Amino acid sequence: MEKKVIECSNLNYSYTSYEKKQGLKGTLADFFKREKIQIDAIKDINLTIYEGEIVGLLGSNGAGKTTLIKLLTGILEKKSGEISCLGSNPFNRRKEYLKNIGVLFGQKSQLIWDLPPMDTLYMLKEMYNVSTSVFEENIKELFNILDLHQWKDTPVRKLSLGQKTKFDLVCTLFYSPKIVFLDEPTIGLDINSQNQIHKFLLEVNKKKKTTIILTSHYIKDIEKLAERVVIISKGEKKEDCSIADLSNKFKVKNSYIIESKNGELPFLQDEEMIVSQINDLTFKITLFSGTLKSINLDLANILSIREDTPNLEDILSEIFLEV
Ligand SMILES: Nc1ncnc2c1ncn2[C@@H]1O[C@H](COP(=O)(O)OP(=O)(O)OP(=O)(O)O)[C@@H](O)[C@H]1O
Repeated sequence: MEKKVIECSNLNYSYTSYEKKQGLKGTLADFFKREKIQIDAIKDINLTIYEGEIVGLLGSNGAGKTTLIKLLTGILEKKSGEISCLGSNPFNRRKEYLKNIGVLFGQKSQLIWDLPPMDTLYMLKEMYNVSTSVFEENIKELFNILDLHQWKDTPVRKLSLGQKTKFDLVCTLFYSPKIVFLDEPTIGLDINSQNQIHKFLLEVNKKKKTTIILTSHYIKDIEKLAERVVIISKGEKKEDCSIADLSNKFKVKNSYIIESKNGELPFLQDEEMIVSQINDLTFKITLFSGTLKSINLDLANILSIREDTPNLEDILSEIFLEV
């Protein structure tokens, strides 16, 4: 049976903020009396995540993704509901729990700016109480996969964004945590670095059964890494399924992409369908009812027919527009 590593039920979190009145008069009024407002960032979220899963946490800006990660990592304390990560409430910040999770906020580095990355790693080694032999073995392996050996003694301020991110990933993973939370892990990186990080995370996940929870605005991160997506909107969970199920759910029914040999589709012309030409040889047809009957491809001068499945980016923009 699959092991649950994260379980939340009816999880809620709200921030308290203050209303800001407009103009000079407003600022002066705020100075004497400020109106409190409550921002419900996480609303009644139920979520179960199993060991070894890679879950993409998606949502538009301000949806509540970072807040959820902060709750799961014990940075924030829930207002109500239940939350259990590796069997305990993360906010209790038990040593055992902290040693078993890794957190990376893509926009905030934990590397010490003026020192080489190795110095940060030695400091973390002591904090996480990792033996020298395990440390050396893991660092060697991670540096190999991410191609970092030559930069390990360069002061962090002289490293490129991609090099820093890779070292930050090493800091997050060298002590082999069971769960890794990655908030925008590839932000600002070029395609090669992104690909290298995808490969690296997949390898770590496969080899060590590390559970990975990631947020990203790069659809490629999600497509390459996540098997499952959890979509959050205005603090609520809207979808929770595999990418394949999401594609099926949002698939335009009875829609096909047809590649013709000569750029014609005479036999298919029918008032019961909409035909649009994508390029010289490719057409998209959508039937009003029924399904496409079997066709002799050769006779019909057709190279291929496939069901039209929208890509993840289209699906997500549709979902985000809806909510
Ligand atoms: N410290 C804070 N005080 C008050 N409100 C906050 C605070 N942090 C976040 N919020 C609000 O909580 C809501 C959720 O924010 P959160 O940062 O979790 O969203 P997000 O999905 O991570 O967004 P993004 O994709 O832009 O990073 C937003 O409305 C945000 O304005």
